Amino acid sequence: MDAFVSRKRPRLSNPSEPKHESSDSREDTTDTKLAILLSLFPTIKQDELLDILVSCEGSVESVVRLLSAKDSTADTPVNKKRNAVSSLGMQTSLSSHVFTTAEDGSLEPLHGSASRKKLPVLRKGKTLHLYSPEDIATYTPCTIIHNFLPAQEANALLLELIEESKQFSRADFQVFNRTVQSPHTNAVYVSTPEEHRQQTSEYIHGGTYRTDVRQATPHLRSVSRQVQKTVNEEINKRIRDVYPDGKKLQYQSPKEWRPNAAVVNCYDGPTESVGYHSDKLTYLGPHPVIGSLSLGVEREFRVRQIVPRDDDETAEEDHEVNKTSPFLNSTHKAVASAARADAQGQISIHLPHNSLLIMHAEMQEEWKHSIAAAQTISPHPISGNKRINITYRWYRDTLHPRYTPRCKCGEHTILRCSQRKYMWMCYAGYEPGKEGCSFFQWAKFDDDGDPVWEDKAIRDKAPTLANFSASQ
Ligand SMILES: O=C(O)CCC(=O)C(=O)O
Ligand SMILES: [Fe+2]
Repeated sequence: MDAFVSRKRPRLSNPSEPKHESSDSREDTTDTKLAILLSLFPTIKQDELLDILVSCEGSVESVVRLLSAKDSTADTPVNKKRNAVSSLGMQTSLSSHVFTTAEDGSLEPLHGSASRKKLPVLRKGKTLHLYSPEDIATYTPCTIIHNFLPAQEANALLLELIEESKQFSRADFQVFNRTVQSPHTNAVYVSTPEEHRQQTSEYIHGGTYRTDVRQATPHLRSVSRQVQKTVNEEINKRIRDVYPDGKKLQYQSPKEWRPNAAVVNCYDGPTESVGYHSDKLTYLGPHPVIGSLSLGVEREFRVRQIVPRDDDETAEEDHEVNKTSPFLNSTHKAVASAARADAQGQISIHLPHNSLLIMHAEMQEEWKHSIAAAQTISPHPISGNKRINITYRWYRDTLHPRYTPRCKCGEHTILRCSQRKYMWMCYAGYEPGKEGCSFFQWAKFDDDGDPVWEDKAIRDKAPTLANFSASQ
């Protein structure tokens, strides 16, 4: 590649990035990026492309967008190629630019939106791409921190989890009365034998006990401590800077956020994904905060707001294709949900290697999120086509399954949220091949989101869960 790039290439890393990453892999990455750009823009000089690449902080996609946005109307072969490539999910880095993807897949800059504090109106069929941490914090209930771990530590964790992911499995779920497998694999990690026992014989997920529970690796636990510290700092900033009167939300826990489980997802290749959903509230409680670390291949995390008129929206992990309710059948719900995503538009947050995304307290009840299938991906030097994601979660002691109500089938109920009201419902509609019962009970919480149980026998039971990162 040195014949290809004649002058010394500048480093493209973010200034805040730790510097102990291998310089060879950096150089190769720059060469590859230049090669891609030269093939796309053969009329632009190599040195000019390099300068633009540097000014875009190493993001090929940002360069493609910039150059395509400048002159994307002429129907030349080069522009056709540029426009085709501009809609692909390539590696990106920070940019203050905000772009939307139109229905035909082309990208348009959205002028002026970054300076306004109001969410720009998302038009039908459009995807609004946000790149800068400031834009993401302003327009979504998320905070992103790039280059979260020292580079060596992120790489070591990625290597370890790629090895672990060979044991991961796919969850089964139901679509139109057929059982299908989740479009990615995962496993749950806990830190003590007691937590392992509880996760495999007490907590219910998708109507059954988990079999894929694993012992947290030393790297996972050490990273958990760092995630815990940062997430708590970011929660406090969000409360101070964003929430009304600088106060935590009603039902949000005032306690320190202490993750005690980690779901590790593996997306092998561009087509692996997860559909629009909100994370299960049953054991996390109302307004949970989730810390989500991305490693390996960059993918798009898409979010959309749940509009108030959606009277069937819930905060359960109801993948769009897997939605069931006592009132609508799954076909109706999947069609309605897909139509809503299209009608409202969506926001895309790019999650590069070693980025920590914090889903704040308002996220699960008010928004849905997904990992979109990509048309193409940029392979990562360590993981190839794979992306690893770790979501650190805090299972609340007070919502241990020993307390939560049982339905008429005698099974554990799930906590759902609709129209800002919480309820306990039969879980069975989520389990392949099972009919649910009509069990329904309003869920009551105190201001801090701990359940208020009417039954004194339940109130008297003592919580026992340990802390994920504290227990070694
Ligand atoms: O892979 C991700 O970034 C998101 C995963 C997710 O939404 C989940 O595990 O619930
Ligand atoms: Fe999720």
